[in-house]
Amino acid sequence: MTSPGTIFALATPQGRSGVAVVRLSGPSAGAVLQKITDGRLPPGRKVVLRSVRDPETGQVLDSALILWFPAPASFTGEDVAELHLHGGRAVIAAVMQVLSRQPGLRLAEPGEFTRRAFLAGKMDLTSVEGLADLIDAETEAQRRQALRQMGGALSALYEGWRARLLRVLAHAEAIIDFPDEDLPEETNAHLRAEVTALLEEIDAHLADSRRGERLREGIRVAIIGPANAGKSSLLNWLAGRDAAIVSATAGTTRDVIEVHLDLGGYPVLLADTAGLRETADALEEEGIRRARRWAREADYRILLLDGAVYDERQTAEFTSQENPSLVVVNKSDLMMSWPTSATVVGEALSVSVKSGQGMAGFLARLEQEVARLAAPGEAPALTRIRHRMALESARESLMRFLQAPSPDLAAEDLRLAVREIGRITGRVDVEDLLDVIFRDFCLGK
Ligand SMILES: Nc1nc2c(c(=O)[nH]1)N(C=O)[C@@H](CNc1ccc(C(=O)N[C@@H](CCC(=O)O)C(=O)O)cc1)CN2
Ligand SMILES: Nc1nc2c(ncn2[C@@H]2O[C@H](COP(=O)(O)OP(=O)(O)OP(=O)(O)O)[C@@H](O)[C@H]2O)c(=O)[nH]1
Ligand SMILES: [Mg+2]
Repeated sequence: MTSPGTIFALATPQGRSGVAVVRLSGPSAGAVLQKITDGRLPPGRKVVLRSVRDPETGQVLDSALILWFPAPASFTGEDVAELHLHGGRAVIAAVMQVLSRQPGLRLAEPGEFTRRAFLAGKMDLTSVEGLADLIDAETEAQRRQALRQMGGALSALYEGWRARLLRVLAHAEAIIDFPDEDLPEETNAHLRAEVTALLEEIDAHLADSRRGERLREGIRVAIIGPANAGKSSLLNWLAGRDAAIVSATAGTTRDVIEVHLDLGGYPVLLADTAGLRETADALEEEGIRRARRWAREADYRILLLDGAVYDERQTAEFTSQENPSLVVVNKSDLMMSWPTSATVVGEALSVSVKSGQGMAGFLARLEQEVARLAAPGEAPALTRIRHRMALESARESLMRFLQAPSPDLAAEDLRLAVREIGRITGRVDVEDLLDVIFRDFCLGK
């Protein structure tokens, strides 16, 4: 997919801005830079102010800050030039026009600068993914996790495991190659003990309830409950805007309505759903099916009940069937008294979306629960299904190693495990993976 040559792209967003940055990377970057400025190559890694010209007409296009990074000390490892232009549309268009006319220069593919950094050995694949996540990070917790991964925290963990397995493999091969030599009696037992210890670490890493993935993707929270309970009102309150239609008519919401929230630094995908009730209306029934499906896959379910028509039997039914994470009884402003006997009510929160009663406590509780679901632990978290699948496959190979009927097969199982872990960081053949990983990058990155 990538071809060599010199690439260029606007690294800052399209459209008007104070400053716009255009980056060039590749063997012709220096020559082109000289050609569109005054012929001198600036000193490496020092900012200089220069006129940028159209070399054909000599016309000055902008007065810009120029940065020159000679290879290999650059982001991509190649010669890199940066033009920090005034961010007007016409300035950007004129400079991009001139660059696209230069022989040997072409517009970069999305992610191609980073891809070159990977191919030059500047970053491994987990750092590349961390960089992509950093650019996509919308909340504090996401930013921290991404920066940590970009800095090599996951890479260090996986490379550490791989190095330990390589040592085990070297010993296992020695046992095969020199069966008659006087190898220490307990070597085999040592290897098995090391693999067992590694398996425990991998298992602990995998058994993180998807915290890292949740933090990356957003924690899915569903609001479910009977019709007219105030579910849409609650979503609007949390979103701070009128995202969903509210009305006194039961059965108003049909489609699932999703909003993105930042709750205490954690990203939440909150869904308002159709009220659950018996209905003869086919459309409403489809809405209820969608509500149940979304809720089933959610990380957290808020069951919102209608305090104005509070019914213990119905409450017990909802609680047993919908698997709620939290029960909230709304419209406390209309309730004469808090229902007493039902057990579920003892643990439920009483609120009024309308009057605001109990809402601060509810929000604090929700923030706490969301943080519990996605807060990072001491160790770096697995953030992608790609890592999980490779580790599960490595884990299977290691389990087979422990049961292997012959030293040859045991060594082969180790080789497979080493390879799987190597694929996570990109240490071994990952050609097939690269297009997938770089596909979602933005242009100019
Ligand atoms: N103007 C500008 N700002 C930017 C970037 C950029 O490319 N240009 N970055 C782009 O993402 C990020 C910074 N990342 C960078 C990472 C490495 C190198 C670099 O020159 N690395 C050399 C030298 C290392 C050193 O001096 O310590 C190297 O790795 O050899 C540059 C930027 C964020 N800000
Ligand atoms: N008194 C009172 N009325 C409320 C409260 N919260 C919501 N309502 C009203 O209850 C009615 C239903 O609110 P919605 O938010 O549309 O309820 P819903 O659960 O989304 O209803 P469906 O989409 O039909 O299932 C509206 O008239 C709201 O104004 C509250 O705390 N107190
Ligand atoms: Mg509704």
